[in-house]
Amino acid sequence: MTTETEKRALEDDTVESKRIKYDKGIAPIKPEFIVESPSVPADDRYVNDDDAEAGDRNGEEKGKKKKRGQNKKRDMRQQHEEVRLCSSLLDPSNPGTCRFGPEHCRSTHDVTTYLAAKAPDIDGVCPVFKAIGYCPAGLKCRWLNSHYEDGKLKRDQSQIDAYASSGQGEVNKISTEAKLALQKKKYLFEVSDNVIKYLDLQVQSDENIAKREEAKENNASYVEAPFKIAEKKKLDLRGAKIVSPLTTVGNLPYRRLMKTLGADVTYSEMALSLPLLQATNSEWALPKAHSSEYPGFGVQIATSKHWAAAKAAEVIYKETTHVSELNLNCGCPIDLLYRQGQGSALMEQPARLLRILKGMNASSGDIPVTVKIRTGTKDNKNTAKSLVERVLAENDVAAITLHGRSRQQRYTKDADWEYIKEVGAVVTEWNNKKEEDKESSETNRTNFVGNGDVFTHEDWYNAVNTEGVDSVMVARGALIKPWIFEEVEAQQYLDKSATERLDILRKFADFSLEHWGSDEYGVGLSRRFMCEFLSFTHRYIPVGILERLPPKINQRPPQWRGRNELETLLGSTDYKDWIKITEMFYGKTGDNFTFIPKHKSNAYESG
Ligand SMILES: Cc1cc2nc3c(=O)[nH]c(=O)nc-3n(C[C@H](O)[C@H](O)[C@H](O)COP(=O)(O)O)c2cc1C
Repeated sequence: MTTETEKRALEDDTVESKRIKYDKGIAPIKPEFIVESPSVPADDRYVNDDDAEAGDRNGEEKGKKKKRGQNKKRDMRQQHEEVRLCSSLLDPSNPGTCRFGPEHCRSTHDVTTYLAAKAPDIDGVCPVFKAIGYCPAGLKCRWLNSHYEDGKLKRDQSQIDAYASSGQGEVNKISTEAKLALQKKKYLFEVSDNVIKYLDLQVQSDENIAKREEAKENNASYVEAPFKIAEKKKLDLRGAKIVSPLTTVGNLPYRRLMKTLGADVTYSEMALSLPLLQATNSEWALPKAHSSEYPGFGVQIATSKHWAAAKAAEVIYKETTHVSELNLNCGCPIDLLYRQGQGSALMEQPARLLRILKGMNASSGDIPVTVKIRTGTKDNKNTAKSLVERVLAENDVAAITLHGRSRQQRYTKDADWEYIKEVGAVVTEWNNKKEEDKESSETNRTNFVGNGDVFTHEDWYNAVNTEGVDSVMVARGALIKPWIFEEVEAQQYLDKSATERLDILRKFADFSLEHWGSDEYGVGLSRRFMCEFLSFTHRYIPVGILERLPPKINQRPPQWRGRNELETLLGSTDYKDWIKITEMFYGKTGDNFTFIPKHKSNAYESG
């Protein structure tokens, strides 16, 4: 028989084990919001951030088994309409010239046939027409009837004027001439060719010297560089609210949204140096920004070669107009890039990394160069500190960002802010030394930015107030809770209602259509990228239904219901619900839409 005392001890044990379970990462949902019999198995509810970070660039990982439910081959290109209209006829009352000629053109020149086959209009007013006063998608617009009357496309001149005078728009588009010159290998690399020659000479002399230490001592004997490093634009990140570079999800409409929600600094998705130099359209889409992002917009590149880095830096400097910093990715963990010596692999090859930074610095004109690193590549073997010492001594970088995790650890453990602080002390010491050496400390002080696990205003202030840290980059926190910087500003939790959260998504929808277009293809892309965004936003647990605060980014909830239907829907882990949410903005999903979620075994099939 169990005695009363033993029984109580047993109960206490159960309570204790529940408490420990909470500590181990279960979000403390108020009991009345917990769904008693979960309809979705836990494994299918949780998103794996490693998969998400890889975006669509993750190749097959050698020797690694596919994780349960992980979709590796995601071809996310959206389908075009079955009957396509020639783009010369987008505005039939003002036709353009078809470069193939109507007989050879693969798209139809018959407007009546096109309109008869076209999917029915989406309800409401075209968001692009509303924003800019006309719709570049013309007859292809899915909201056509809102700006088409008596066979004519409408123009709202006062809105067109207002938009023009606002100075808004997209920037950093490479010119057709530059693109062609790159593709034909005729582009003139006036600066970087010299820089590369100089760096190559240095490599040769490095190779002739057996020991690296000797090479360092001999540094002074190197010939003067045959070029001058331009004076750089100033970069001051102190206290700035920074959104991390984010492959796939950190697209232009998302970043534009984040600017409206208080972000000061945003970064492009990681662009690879080689496709930039081959001038592929998809890679050159990445440095594009919305005018509201500048100043404060950084372009991030990944590379493994100093020559490619130098050339990419020169093209970015010459062909873009709105870039505040050029950031080198030395943190990307994904296998494909790592095996090619890019991303975090550079942390294992400091000499190569330094050469790349030198090449970028000398070729990027007045754009300052910055670098994003991890603690190291292996667990329990931090190398960032010694690397930072070398980077500071041998290069002029305007900022160093440290993500407090190793490549090996991925997202499994918390970011190591103690180590971030240690590295911050190295940068502070360097800046102090410079201040003593020079009259003005402001000219080229190196900013130090911490990164990892910031999810609340409290995390943000703790991070920013860490000694040696100038500011902090927020990645998943700004995806799961896009209003995080409003909370930082208010210094309190904001219990956003489901309707307010839907308004944020509506803004994203409007921006996405302005960016990708309001035709079938643009709507498909916009819907797809909203699904990617929802794969993060659904993880937000409203503070009002949490038993205790603070919420933690790595905590996982039991299945919960919201305070109303919309809140439950917004928290759904089922990607079919994400698609349902997109229908509120982009109309009913058609047969042409493809979405393959990263973590579920089935692709979306319409119908
Ligand atoms: C979906 C996703 C995409 C990412 N893409 C990039 C990238 O392109 N470049 C980069 O330097 N880091 C990238 N990261 C890493 C983040 O910038 C950041 O370093 C990391 O998530 C840690 O910050 P957090 O704890 O605030 O999420 C990505 C992370 C995620 C989750």
